[in-house]
Amino acid sequence: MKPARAAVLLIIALAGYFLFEAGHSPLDAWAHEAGRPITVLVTYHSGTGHTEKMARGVVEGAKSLAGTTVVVKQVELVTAEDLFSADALVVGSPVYWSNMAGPVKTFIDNWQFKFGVWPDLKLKNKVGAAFATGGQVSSGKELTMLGILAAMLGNQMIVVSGGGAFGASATTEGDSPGIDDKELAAAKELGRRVAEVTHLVVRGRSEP
Ligand SMILES: Cc1cc2nc3c(=O)[nH]c(=O)nc-3n(C[C@H](O)[C@H](O)[C@H](O)COP(=O)(O)O)c2cc1C
Repeated sequence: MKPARAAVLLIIALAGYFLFEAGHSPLDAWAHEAGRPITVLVTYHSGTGHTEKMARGVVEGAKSLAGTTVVVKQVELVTAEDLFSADALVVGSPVYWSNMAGPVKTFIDNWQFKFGVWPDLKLKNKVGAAFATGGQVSSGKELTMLGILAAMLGNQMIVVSGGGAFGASATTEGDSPGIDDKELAAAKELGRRVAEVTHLVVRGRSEP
């Protein structure tokens, strides 16, 4: 190759590298270089769309970290392949009578009935997190998230929070406009944190 041509190619390569770096945080670059990409499964029940909107925020937050693939599905549609190939699982529920909604509890019970996670602890060391929406203030969102997290802890998953002390949540009825910008930002924060911790776990596992 002629020296002039080599110099032009080098300049293009360096410009591309610096442009990439300018648009990403150090953590993005680290995640990008960290080896294999991670997969985050975001799954939820939503009767009237609020929890689904929060799920979209979680997806956006998780995807904001390089090297992250996201699968998003309603709880009824999750397959064994979705569950077991994911490095992280984020579960969202509306509050029904101060606790998680029936379809979400059925999904969690199906970890055993459909997917047979016990006694081999097939979800062990996957990262887990929760989000919830409820109509009223102080009417079950934290209990809903803690119920989901408790099931994850029982399966020796690595439980993380983000967007709030126990996960991301939103109040949707009364004077509320549904999911407001702050609540959506909390959902994004949760998704981003799940992706960050999952990259750390996957990288730690693959290093000698
Ligand atoms: C059967 C039922 C029970 C509910 N119970 C509660 C409750 O105990 N506390 C609360 O804050 N909201 C309660 N809600 C309101 C929902 O949690 C709220 O509207 C939620 O944002 C709905 O989410 P979705 O649009 O994803 O279905 C209840 C709704 C239904 C349908």
